[in-house]
Amino acid sequence: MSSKSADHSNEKSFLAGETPEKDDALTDRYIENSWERCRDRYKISQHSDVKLVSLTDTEVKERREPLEKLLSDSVEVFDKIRTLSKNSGYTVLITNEEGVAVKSFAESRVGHDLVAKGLRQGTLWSESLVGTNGLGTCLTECSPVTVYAEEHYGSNLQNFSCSAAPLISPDGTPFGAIDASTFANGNRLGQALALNMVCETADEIEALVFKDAYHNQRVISFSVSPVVSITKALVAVNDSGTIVAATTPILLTLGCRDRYEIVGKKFQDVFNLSFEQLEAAGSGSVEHYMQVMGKPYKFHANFLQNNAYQVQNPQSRIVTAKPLEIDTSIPVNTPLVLAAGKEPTLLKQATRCQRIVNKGISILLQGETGTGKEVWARALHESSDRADKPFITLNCAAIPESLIESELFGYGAGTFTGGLKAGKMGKIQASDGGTLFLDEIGDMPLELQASLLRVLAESEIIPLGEHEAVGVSLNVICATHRDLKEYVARGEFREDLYYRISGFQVTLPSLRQRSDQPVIIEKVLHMLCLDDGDVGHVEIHPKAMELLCQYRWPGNIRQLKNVLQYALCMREGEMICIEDLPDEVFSSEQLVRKEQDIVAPPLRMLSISSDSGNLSEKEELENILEQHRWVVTRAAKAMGVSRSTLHRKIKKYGLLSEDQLLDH
Ligand SMILES: Nc1ncnc2c1ncn2[C@@H]1O[C@H](COP(=O)(O)OP(=O)(O)OP(=O)(O)O)[C@@H](O)[C@H]1O
Repeated sequence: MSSKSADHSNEKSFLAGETPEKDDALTDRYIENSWERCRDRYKISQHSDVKLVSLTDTEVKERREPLEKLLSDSVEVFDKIRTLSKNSGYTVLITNEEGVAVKSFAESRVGHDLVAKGLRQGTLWSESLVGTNGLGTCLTECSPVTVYAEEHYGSNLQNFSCSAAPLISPDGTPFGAIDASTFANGNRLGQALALNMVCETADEIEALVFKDAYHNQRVISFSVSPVVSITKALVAVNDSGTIVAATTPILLTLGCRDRYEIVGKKFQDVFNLSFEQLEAAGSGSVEHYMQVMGKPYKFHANFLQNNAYQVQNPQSRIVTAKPLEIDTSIPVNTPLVLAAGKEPTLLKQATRCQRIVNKGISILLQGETGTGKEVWARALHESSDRADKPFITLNCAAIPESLIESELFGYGAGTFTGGLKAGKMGKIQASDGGTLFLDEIGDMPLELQASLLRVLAESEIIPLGEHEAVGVSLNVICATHRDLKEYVARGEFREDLYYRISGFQVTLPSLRQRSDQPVIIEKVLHMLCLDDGDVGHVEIHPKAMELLCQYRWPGNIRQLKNVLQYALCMREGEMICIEDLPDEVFSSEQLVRKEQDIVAPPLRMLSISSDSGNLSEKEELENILEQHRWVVTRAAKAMGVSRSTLHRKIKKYGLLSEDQLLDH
């Protein structure tokens, strides 16, 4: 079985050629996560049919173009899966990173029936559009998945049984996916084989792309047998001995959950093996032991290529396989990585965005209000070749509909009574060469949508009241907190414009969904302190942090900023305590009920103890004071309240007279 279908518990078996068992729990988790996204994020209605969108031949061609070289170089790899699909009634689809099927093999009778049902070239399988499905969910999770029958979210997809694996580029991001689908027949066994088959193919393609990308560097291949010298378990090493990239099979074999556990480290340190040893083995391999997850593990290593570093060929031979120098030093503080924080989904998106930002692909940002769409748009602009040109924003929801047109297109002299005498340059023209950020694009009036579409197609505008067209070099990033697809379905947003502006979609997670909440909270606090000229270090008490992390944040990072600004004003020392927070964060309706925390503690009691059990506040207070030998400062710190609050509580319960306390 391929490495890609292996869970970490059986990953070592890859090199050993064993067949790891399928991890049902892992698959179930992917399906569960995906259903949750369909319900909460994409707002797809359950138990209803989803609309399959077919792109035109020209649109498919555009998407296939970057993969063309790879597709022709991989003919032999695809031939195997093609023959299999021919004989077994599967349709094989290959998509780009958006989930657009750019190639398909459907040569059996069943295959033809599947084509008729939409499993064909040109169909868009993005999870956000059609809900849980093999290709879309695999691309979202960046992991192989099988989606069987009723595990599909849309009712009309529940006849199918699909297995897909991501096609991984040397920087670890998927540039596409491969899928084998057929009609579900009540027996999942066949689908396990299909999963194995697509994973094998994906691994082979990954190795091919990898070797091409690092053709002018050292590539070391690992295997369990001295006779198998060419495998899919590869690492590339630069001339200073640093690992610059590794394929999925070797990462899984070593039990790495993150490629940067080895990428960026010295080859010798990771493998305890030197180039001299490898060179001495000539065309043979070096037998070697290393500890993998605490156990000695024997493998054979050999140079697949031993090319000293040369100047990189800027024309990567397989387009998608651009070797990324940033591999050696991630996390790099690029604007996008900074905007992503430590949120894994966003870090992934940062890498993807970085790859497409100069490719003329339009980017649509989605997310609730205050999630950082504008911050992300600016980061995109700053990461692009247009960084030194203007970044112009227009919020379509913030200005009256009647003014949007003149704001966008500008107007000539004397066009409007009350307008500027000399006329006014519109935002499109002002962004010439730079980036135009259209916020709340869902609020753009329908008639204007047609004009915008024209501008995007023709790259020229005619200011209102003028006759001459003005050429513009346009780069538009759009954002919305609305469900544009629903708008399209209701006829309130043009479908053609939707596809034009959403070549690549980034969904900014809400603050409550982010797994890096404490990092974002600290970061925003730090930025606010800097804005205030306060370079000292203000800390957040763990209990206050706990409460902030439990809050639902309907206004997301914008609201967080306001809350922290308030807390900074209220604090007494260098610590933000629970009582410095505004009342809104104590609202029980806004508490995120985490699974492990179904019964929320009485909020205000958090200021005393989060595990107060059945103790009364008075008893709890006494315990803490006792633990801290009645030193108010220390007890207050432990409780996350200020000294004065603690004094008030002591007084309230008549615990001790003030002079019995040690107030330091
Ligand atoms: N990653 C981040 N790090 C620090 N601050 C951030 C980050 N993302 C957003 N913010 C801050 O949160 C606030 C809201 O961000 P932004 O305006 O980008 O959100 P938005 O999604 O565009 O909101 P809206 O949909 O309401 O226009 C801003 O003050 C911004 O500085």
